[in-house]
Amino acid sequence: MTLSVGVIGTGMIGRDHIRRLTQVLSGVKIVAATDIDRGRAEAAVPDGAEVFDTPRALIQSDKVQAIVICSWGPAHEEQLLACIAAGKPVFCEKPMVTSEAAALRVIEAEIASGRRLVQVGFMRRFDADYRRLKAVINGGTLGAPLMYHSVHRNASVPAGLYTSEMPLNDTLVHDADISRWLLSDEITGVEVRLPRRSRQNEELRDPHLVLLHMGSGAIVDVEISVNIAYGYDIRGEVSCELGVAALPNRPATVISDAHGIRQAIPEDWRERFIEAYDQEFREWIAAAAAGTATGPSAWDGYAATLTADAALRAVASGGLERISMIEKPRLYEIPAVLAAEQFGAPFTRAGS
Ligand SMILES: NC(=O)C1=CN([C@@H]2O[C@H](COP(=O)(O)OP(=O)(O)OC[C@H]3O[C@@H](n4cnc5c(N)ncnc54)[C@H](O)[C@@H]3O)[C@@H](O)[C@H]2O)C=CC1
Ligand SMILES: O=C1[C@@H](O)[C@H](O)[C@@H](O)[C@H](O)[C@H]1O
Repeated sequence: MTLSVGVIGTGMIGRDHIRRLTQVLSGVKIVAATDIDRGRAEAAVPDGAEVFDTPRALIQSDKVQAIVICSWGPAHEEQLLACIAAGKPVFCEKPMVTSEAAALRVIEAEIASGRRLVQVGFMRRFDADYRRLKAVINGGTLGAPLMYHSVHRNASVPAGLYTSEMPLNDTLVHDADISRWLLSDEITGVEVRLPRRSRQNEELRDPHLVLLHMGSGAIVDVEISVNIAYGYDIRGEVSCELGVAALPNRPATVISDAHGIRQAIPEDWRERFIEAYDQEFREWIAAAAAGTATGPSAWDGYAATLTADAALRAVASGGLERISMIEKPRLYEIPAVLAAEQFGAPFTRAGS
C-alpha cells in the first residue's frame, strides 16, 4: 500500500520532509500541501499534488490518508484536533503545542478517538547513537543512571524571529524529551541558571544552563547555546553508578592541512539528524498505514510543554519550579513486550 500524505507548512523543515518522503522513503506519496503562503506550497510539492487553501480542507480531503504538520507551533493545536476529528494519523513537528491546556485538549481528543493518531517530531529517539546509548543504560551493566549531561548548541538563530523565550520553549524540548526517554523517567522540577551573556547576539538571552530534576532523583544538566558560531553540536553523556556512557563523536572526514587536523561539524539539524529523520518517517509511515502512530506521543508532547513552561517560570523566579502531571492515561502506556523489543531489556541494577 502507498500512504497518501498531505503536508501543512512548507517552510524549511516542511520542504526537507517533502524531500525525504518523495526521494528517500518508499510506501508513501505526497498528494497535497498547504501553507499560508500559497506560492511556497506550490513550489514545494511534486507534480500532480494538490495545493489546498486551508489546513482544514486538506485534512478533510478524501485523497489524504495521513498528515504531516510543519507549521509554526501556535498553529499545531487546531490542526491536530482537526486530524483527530477526521480519524487520520498525523505526524506533528515539535513543539506539539504551546500551552498545557492545549496539550490536554489534544490528549483528551485522542483518547476519545480510541487509538493513538499523533506522533510528535522528537527525532532524536530515532537516531542510532541515542538508541545504542539507551540500550546500554537499559542493559543495567553500568548501574542506575545518576546524571545526564546534555549539550545543545546551534551555530546561530534568525535575528528577530528567534526570541529569548525560544531556547526554553523551542530548543530545550528536545533535551527534555530525550532525557525522559533515555532515563525512562519523568521530569519533576526545573531550574535555570543564566551565565554571562554571549556578545554574539546582544538582543538575545543566551546561553542557558538548565537543570532538570527527574522523578528517580537523577539530575540532568542542559547547556543551550544558540549562537555558538562554530556549528550545530549535540552531545550527551550519562553518568551511572558503575560507569559512563556517551554519544560518540559523529564520523566525519579527517582533514589535515596547514591549520591542523580537523573534522567538519554539521551546519544544522537537517545534516546532524538526517538519518534520524529518515528513520522517524520510516516508522511513522508503517504505523500510519496501519491507521495509528508510534514513538513520541501526545503524552510526550505534553511533558515537553510542561517542562518549557516550568523553565520559563524558573527564569522569572530564579528558583526550582515543580512540574505536576496528570495521571498517565492507559493509551500512552507502552505494552511491556513492545518496550522490550524497541529498547532492550528493562533497567535492572548490575548484579541483581
Ligand atoms: N524536529 C526538528 O528538529 C525541527 C522542528 N522544527 C519545527 O517545525 C516547525 C516548522 O519550522 P520551520 O520549518 O523551521 O519554520 P518555517 O518558518 O521555515 O516554516 C513554517 C511554514 O509554516 C507555514 N505556516 C505557519 N502557520 C501556518 C498555518 N496556520 N497554516 C498553514 N501554514 C502555516 C509558514 O508560512 C511557513 O511556510 C516548527 O514547529 C519548528 O519548531 C523546525 C526545525 C527542526
Ligand atoms: O527543532 C529544532 C529547531 O526548531 C530549534 O530551533 C533548534 O534549536 C533545534 O536544535 C532543532 O532541532
